[in-house]
Amino acid sequence: MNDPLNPLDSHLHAARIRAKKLVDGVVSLIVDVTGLDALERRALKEDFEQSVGALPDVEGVRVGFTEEKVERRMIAIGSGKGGVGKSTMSANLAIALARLGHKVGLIDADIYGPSQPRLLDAQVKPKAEGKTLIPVDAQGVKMLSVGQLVEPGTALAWRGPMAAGAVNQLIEADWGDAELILIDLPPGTGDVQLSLIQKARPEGAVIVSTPQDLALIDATRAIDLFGKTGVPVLGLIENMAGYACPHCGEASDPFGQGGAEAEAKARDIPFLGRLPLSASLREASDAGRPPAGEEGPAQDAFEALARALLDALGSQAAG
Ligand SMILES: Nc1ncnc2c1ncn2[C@@H]1O[C@H](COP(=O)(O)OP(=O)(O)OP(=O)(O)O)[C@@H](O)[C@H]1O
Repeated sequence: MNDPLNPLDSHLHAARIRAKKLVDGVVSLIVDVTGLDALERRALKEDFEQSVGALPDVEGVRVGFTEEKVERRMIAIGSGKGGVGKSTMSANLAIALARLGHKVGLIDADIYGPSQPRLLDAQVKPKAEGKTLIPVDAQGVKMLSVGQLVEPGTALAWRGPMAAGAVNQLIEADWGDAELILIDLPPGTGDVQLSLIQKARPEGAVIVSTPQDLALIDATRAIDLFGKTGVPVLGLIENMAGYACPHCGEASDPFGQGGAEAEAKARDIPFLGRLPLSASLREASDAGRPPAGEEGPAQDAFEALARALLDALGSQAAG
Protein backbone atom coordinates (compact mmCIF):
# COMPACT_ATOMS: atom_id res chain seq x y z
CA MET A 1 0.00 0.00 0.00
CA ASN A 2 1.14 3.55 -0.69
CA ASP A 3 2.52 5.29 2.44
CA PRO A 4 0.52 8.52 2.81
CA LEU A 5 3.72 10.20 4.09
CA ASN A 6 5.69 9.44 0.90
CA PRO A 7 5.31 13.02 -0.40
CA LEU A 8 7.54 14.10 2.52
CA ASP A 9 10.52 12.48 0.78
CA SER A 10 10.55 15.28 -1.76
CA HIS A 11 10.08 18.05 0.82
CA LEU A 12 12.74 20.81 0.58
CA HIS A 13 13.96 19.89 4.09
CA ALA A 14 13.49 16.13 3.81
CA ALA A 15 17.14 15.57 4.82
CA ARG A 16 16.34 16.94 8.27
CA ILE A 17 13.55 14.43 8.99
CA ARG A 18 14.82 11.84 11.47
CA ALA A 19 11.51 10.02 12.11
CA LYS A 20 7.92 10.19 10.90
CA LYS A 21 4.74 8.31 11.71
CA LEU A 22 1.02 8.64 11.17
CA VAL A 23 -1.35 7.40 13.88
CA ASP A 24 -5.11 8.07 13.81
CA GLY A 25 -4.72 10.98 11.41
CA VAL A 26 -1.96 12.66 13.46
CA VAL A 27 1.54 12.92 11.96
CA SER A 28 4.51 13.04 14.33
CA LEU A 29 7.79 14.28 12.91
CA ILE A 30 11.21 14.43 14.52
CA VAL A 31 13.32 17.07 12.78
CA ASP A 32 17.06 17.68 13.17
CA VAL A 33 17.59 21.42 13.71
CA THR A 34 21.37 21.40 14.11
CA GLY A 35 22.83 24.76 13.06
CA LEU A 36 19.50 26.61 12.92
CA ASP A 37 18.74 29.55 15.16
CA ALA A 38 15.45 30.01 16.99
CA LEU A 39 13.80 31.99 14.18
CA GLU A 40 14.84 29.47 11.53
CA ARG A 41 13.55 26.64 13.72
CA ARG A 42 10.19 28.30 14.08
CA ALA A 43 9.98 28.87 10.31
CA LEU A 44 10.89 25.23 9.65
CA LYS A 45 8.27 24.02 12.14
CA GLU A 46 5.58 26.17 10.53
CA ASP A 47 6.63 24.97 7.09
CA PHE A 48 6.26 21.31 8.11
CA GLU A 49 2.97 21.95 9.91
CA GLN A 50 1.57 23.57 6.81
CA SER A 51 2.85 21.18 4.15
CA VAL A 52 2.15 18.00 6.14
CA GLY A 53 -1.20 19.31 7.31
CA ALA A 54 -2.23 19.68 3.67
CA LEU A 55 -1.67 15.96 2.92
CA PRO A 56 -4.83 13.87 2.47
CA ASP A 57 -6.19 12.18 5.61
CA VAL A 58 -3.94 14.21 7.93
CA GLU A 59 -5.82 15.92 10.76
CA GLY A 60 -2.97 17.06 12.96
CA VAL A 61 0.81 17.54 12.90
CA ARG A 62 3.29 17.40 15.78
CA VAL A 63 6.85 18.51 15.18
CA GLY A 64 9.65 17.65 17.63
CA PHE A 65 13.25 18.84 17.42
CA THR A 66 16.51 17.07 17.91
CA GLU A 67 20.00 18.49 17.50
CA GLU A 68 23.59 17.47 17.81
CA LYS A 69 25.14 18.77 21.00
CA VAL A 70 27.66 21.47 20.19
CA GLU A 71 30.71 21.55 22.42
CA ARG A 72 31.38 25.23 22.90
CA ARG A 73 34.66 26.81 23.87
CA MET A 74 35.03 30.42 24.83
CA ILE A 75 38.28 32.34 24.45
CA ALA A 76 38.72 35.78 26.00
CA ILE A 77 40.82 38.38 24.19
CA GLY A 78 42.22 40.89 26.64
CA SER A 79 44.75 43.68 26.85
CA GLY A 80 46.29 45.61 29.70
CA LYS A 81 45.39 48.95 28.11
CA GLY A 82 43.33 50.45 25.30
CA GLY A 83 44.32 51.10 21.72
CA VAL A 84 46.65 48.14 21.24
CA GLY A 85 44.45 46.59 18.55
CA LYS A 86 42.56 44.04 20.66
CA SER A 87 39.25 44.57 18.82
CA THR A 88 40.92 44.53 15.40
CA MET A 89 42.67 41.33 16.38
CA SER A 90 39.45 39.73 17.71
CA ALA A 91 37.52 40.48 14.50
CA ASN A 92 40.26 39.21 12.22
CA LEU A 93 41.02 36.12 14.32
CA ALA A 94 37.31 35.27 14.24
CA ILE A 95 37.27 35.50 10.45
CA ALA A 96 40.54 33.57 10.10
CA LEU A 97 39.20 30.79 12.34
CA ALA A 98 35.99 30.65 10.28
CA ARG A 99 38.06 30.44 7.08
CA LEU A 100 39.87 27.45 8.61
CA GLY A 101 36.49 25.69 8.81
CA HIS A 102 35.41 26.46 12.38
CA LYS A 103 31.97 27.72 13.36
CA VAL A 104 32.82 30.94 15.14
CA GLY A 105 30.98 33.35 17.38
CA LEU A 106 32.22 36.75 18.56
CA ILE A 107 31.03 38.61 21.65
CA ASP A 108 31.95 42.27 21.81
CA ALA A 109 32.04 42.90 25.56
CA ASP A 110 34.06 46.10 25.26
CA ILE A 111 31.65 48.31 27.20
CA TYR A 112 33.92 51.35 26.89
CA GLY A 113 34.12 51.29 23.11
CA PRO A 114 32.22 48.50 21.39
CA SER A 115 33.62 48.47 17.87
CA GLN A 116 32.76 45.08 16.36
CA PRO A 117 29.58 46.26 14.53
CA ARG A 118 31.75 48.84 12.72
CA LEU A 119 34.78 46.58 12.19
CA LEU A 120 32.59 43.85 10.71
CA ASP A 121 30.26 46.27 8.92
CA ALA A 122 27.26 44.79 10.72
CA GLN A 123 25.51 47.79 12.27
CA VAL A 124 22.16 46.09 12.73
CA LYS A 125 20.12 45.28 15.80
CA PRO A 126 20.00 41.58 16.62
CA LYS A 127 16.60 39.88 16.60
CA ALA A 128 15.34 38.09 19.68
CA GLU A 129 13.22 35.03 20.34
CA GLY A 130 11.56 35.83 23.65
CA LYS A 131 14.45 37.05 25.81
CA THR A 132 17.08 35.15 23.83
CA LEU A 133 19.15 37.25 21.45
CA ILE A 134 20.01 35.86 18.03
CA PRO A 135 23.52 36.84 16.90
CA VAL A 136 23.81 38.66 13.58
CA ASP A 137 25.73 37.12 10.71
CA ALA A 138 28.84 39.23 10.17
CA GLN A 139 31.09 38.09 7.35
CA GLY A 140 30.69 34.41 8.20
CA VAL A 141 30.92 34.95 11.97
CA LYS A 142 27.99 35.09 14.41
CA MET A 143 28.34 38.32 16.36
CA LEU A 144 26.73 40.15 19.27
CA SER A 145 27.94 43.43 20.74
CA VAL A 146 27.09 45.41 23.88
CA GLY A 147 26.93 48.29 21.40
CA GLN A 148 23.77 46.71 19.97
CA LEU A 149 22.05 46.90 23.37
CA VAL A 150 22.29 50.69 23.66
CA GLU A 151 21.86 53.66 21.33
CA PRO A 152 24.95 54.33 19.19
CA GLY A 153 27.34 56.85 20.71
CA THR A 154 25.98 56.43 24.24
CA ALA A 155 28.84 56.35 26.73
CA LEU A 156 28.64 53.18 28.71
CA ALA A 157 29.61 54.09 32.23
CA TRP A 158 28.68 50.68 33.55
CA ARG A 159 29.98 49.30 36.76
CA GLY A 160 31.18 45.70 36.98
CA PRO A 161 27.93 43.98 37.96
CA MET A 162 25.89 45.94 35.38
CA ALA A 163 28.37 45.15 32.64
CA ALA A 164 28.38 41.51 33.69
CA GLY A 165 24.56 41.45 33.48
CA ALA A 166 24.61 42.81 29.93
CA VAL A 167 27.40 40.48 28.88
CA ASN A 168 25.48 37.58 30.39
CA GLN A 169 22.68 38.30 27.94
CA LEU A 170 25.20 38.02 25.11
CA ILE A 171 26.74 34.80 26.44
CA GLU A 172 23.34 33.18 26.87
CA ALA A 173 22.24 34.09 23.37
CA ASP A 174 21.26 31.50 20.78
CA TRP A 175 24.74 30.66 19.47
CA GLY A 176 23.45 27.79 17.33
CA ASP A 177 26.31 25.72 15.96
CA ALA A 178 29.13 28.08 17.01
CA GLU A 179 31.84 25.96 18.64
CA LEU A 180 34.47 28.63 19.23
CA ILE A 181 33.36 31.92 20.76
CA LEU A 182 35.81 34.78 21.05
CA ILE A 183 35.04 37.44 23.63
CA ASP A 184 36.50 40.90 23.06
CA LEU A 185 36.96 42.22 26.61
CA PRO A 186 37.18 45.87 27.64
CA PRO A 187 40.82 46.97 27.85
CA GLY A 188 42.41 47.10 31.29
CA THR A 189 42.62 45.01 34.40
CA GLY A 190 40.11 46.48 36.84
CA ASP A 191 36.97 45.23 38.60
CA VAL A 192 34.86 45.43 35.45
CA GLN A 193 37.18 43.06 33.60
CA LEU A 194 37.39 40.79 36.64
CA SER A 195 33.63 40.36 36.96
CA LEU A 196 33.26 39.82 33.20
CA ILE A 197 35.86 37.06 33.25
CA GLN A 198 34.16 35.47 36.26
CA LYS A 199 30.83 35.59 34.43
CA ALA A 200 32.08 34.31 31.07
CA ARG A 201 34.38 31.62 32.53
CA PRO A 202 36.41 31.32 29.33
CA GLU A 203 38.46 28.23 28.67
CA GLY A 204 41.51 30.32 27.89
CA ALA A 205 42.68 33.84 27.16
CA VAL A 206 44.76 35.61 24.55
CA ILE A 207 46.58 38.82 25.43
CA VAL A 208 47.25 41.47 22.83
CA SER A 209 50.11 43.87 23.44
CA THR A 210 52.18 46.38 21.50
CA PRO A 211 55.96 46.22 21.85
CA GLN A 212 56.09 49.37 23.99
CA ASP A 213 57.37 48.93 27.49
CA LEU A 214 54.31 50.49 29.01
CA ALA A 215 52.01 48.19 27.07
CA LEU A 216 54.14 45.28 28.20
CA ILE A 217 53.88 46.27 31.83
CA ASP A 218 50.14 46.51 31.28
CA ALA A 219 50.19 43.17 29.50
CA THR A 220 51.78 41.53 32.51
CA ARG A 221 48.95 42.94 34.62
CA ALA A 222 46.50 41.27 32.21
CA ILE A 223 48.41 38.00 32.57
CA ASP A 224 48.09 38.34 36.36
CA LEU A 225 44.37 39.11 36.10
CA PHE A 226 43.72 35.87 34.21
CA GLY A 227 45.98 34.01 36.65
CA LYS A 228 43.88 35.36 39.54
CA THR A 229 40.70 34.02 37.96
CA GLY A 230 42.20 30.64 37.07
CA VAL A 231 41.91 31.19 33.31
CA PRO A 232 44.94 29.82 31.46
CA VAL A 233 46.65 32.28 29.13
CA LEU A 234 46.80 30.54 25.74
CA GLY A 235 49.28 33.02 24.39
CA LEU A 236 50.45 36.53 23.72
CA ILE A 237 50.10 38.36 20.40
CA GLU A 238 52.31 41.32 19.63
CA ASN A 239 50.53 43.93 17.52
CA MET A 240 52.00 46.93 15.69
CA ALA A 241 55.38 45.19 15.79
CA GLY A 242 57.63 46.97 13.32
CA TYR A 243 56.63 49.33 10.53
CA ALA A 244 57.17 49.00 6.81
CA CYS A 245 57.23 52.47 5.24
CA PRO A 246 54.65 52.49 2.43
CA HIS A 247 56.83 54.92 0.41
CA CYS A 248 60.39 53.59 0.61
CA GLY A 249 59.64 50.11 1.98
CA GLU A 250 62.25 50.49 4.72
CA ALA A 251 61.37 48.45 7.79
CA SER A 252 61.77 50.03 11.21
CA ASP A 253 60.82 49.21 14.79
CA PRO A 254 59.51 52.41 16.37
CA PHE A 255 58.55 50.61 19.58
CA GLY A 256 61.55 48.25 19.78
CA GLN A 257 61.58 44.59 18.91
CA GLY A 258 61.21 41.24 20.65
CA GLY A 259 59.96 42.59 24.00
CA ALA A 260 56.64 40.77 23.91
CA GLU A 261 58.22 37.50 22.85
CA ALA A 262 60.83 37.74 25.60
CA GLU A 263 58.15 38.56 28.18
CA ALA A 264 56.07 35.58 27.03
CA LYS A 265 59.09 33.30 27.27
CA ALA A 266 59.98 34.56 30.73
CA ARG A 267 56.41 33.87 31.84
CA ASP A 268 56.26 30.47 30.18
CA ILE A 269 53.40 31.60 27.96
CA PRO A 270 53.21 30.67 24.27
CA PHE A 271 54.04 33.51 21.91
CA LEU A 272 51.43 33.27 19.15
CA GLY A 273 53.05 35.73 16.76
CA ARG A 274 53.27 39.34 15.71
CA LEU A 275 51.53 41.67 13.30
CA PRO A 276 53.25 44.77 11.88
CA LEU A 277 51.86 48.29 11.98
CA SER A 278 50.26 48.78 8.59
CA ALA A 279 48.40 51.74 7.16
CA SER A 280 46.44 49.57 4.74
CA LEU A 281 45.32 47.32 7.60
CA ARG A 282 44.01 50.32 9.50
CA GLU A 283 42.23 51.77 6.46
CA ALA A 284 40.57 48.45 5.59
CA SER A 285 39.54 47.93 9.25
CA ASP A 286 38.07 51.42 9.53
CA ALA A 287 36.08 50.76 6.35
CA GLY A 288 34.53 47.56 7.77
CA ARG A 289 36.62 45.26 5.56
CA PRO A 290 38.65 43.05 7.92
CA PRO A 291 41.87 42.15 6.07
CA ALA A 292 41.59 38.51 7.23
CA GLY A 293 38.77 38.22 4.71
CA GLU A 294 40.72 39.58 1.74
CA GLU A 295 43.62 37.93 -0.04
CA GLY A 296 46.99 39.42 0.84
CA PRO A 297 49.84 39.38 3.38
CA ALA A 298 47.55 40.43 6.25
CA GLN A 299 45.25 37.49 5.54
CA ASP A 300 48.24 35.12 5.70
CA ALA A 301 49.40 36.72 8.96
CA PHE A 302 45.97 36.32 10.61
CA GLU A 303 45.73 32.74 9.38
CA ALA A 304 49.09 31.95 11.01
CA LEU A 305 47.93 33.56 14.27
CA ALA A 306 44.66 31.60 14.16
CA ARG A 307 46.57 28.34 13.64
CA ALA A 308 48.88 29.17 16.56
CA LEU A 309 45.82 29.85 18.73
CA LEU A 310 44.24 26.52 17.75
CA ASP A 311 47.50 24.74 18.59
CA ALA A 312 47.63 26.44 21.99
CA LEU A 313 43.98 25.52 22.61
CA GLY A 314 44.71 21.93 21.60
CA SER A 315 47.67 21.63 23.97
CA GLN A 316 45.66 23.27 26.72
CA ALA A 317 42.84 20.72 26.28
CA ALA A 318 45.38 17.86 26.10
CA GLY A 319 47.40 19.10 29.08
N1 LIG B 1 48.58 46.33 13.07
C1 LIG B 1 47.96 47.51 12.95
N2 LIG B 1 48.40 48.41 12.05
C2 LIG B 1 47.79 49.63 11.92
N3 LIG B 1 46.73 50.01 12.63
C3 LIG B 1 46.25 49.14 13.55
C4 LIG B 1 46.83 47.86 13.75
N4 LIG B 1 46.10 47.23 14.72
C5 LIG B 1 45.13 48.08 15.09
N5 LIG B 1 45.22 49.23 14.40
C6 LIG B 1 44.39 50.46 14.53
O1 LIG B 1 44.55 50.94 15.86
C7 LIG B 1 43.33 51.51 16.34
C8 LIG B 1 42.97 50.84 17.66
O2 LIG B 1 42.66 49.47 17.41
P1 LIG B 1 41.54 48.71 18.22
O3 LIG B 1 40.29 49.50 18.34
O4 LIG B 1 41.44 47.34 17.65
O5 LIG B 1 42.26 48.65 19.62
P2 LIG B 1 41.70 48.15 21.03
O6 LIG B 1 42.87 47.58 21.73
O7 LIG B 1 40.54 47.27 20.83
O8 LIG B 1 41.29 49.48 21.68
P3 LIG B 1 40.08 49.79 22.68
O9 LIG B 1 39.86 48.53 23.45
O10 LIG B 1 40.60 50.91 23.48
O11 LIG B 1 38.91 50.09 21.82
C9 LIG B 1 42.31 51.29 15.22
O12 LIG B 1 42.23 52.46 14.45
C10 LIG B 1 42.91 50.17 14.39
O13 LIG B 1 42.52 50.23 13.02
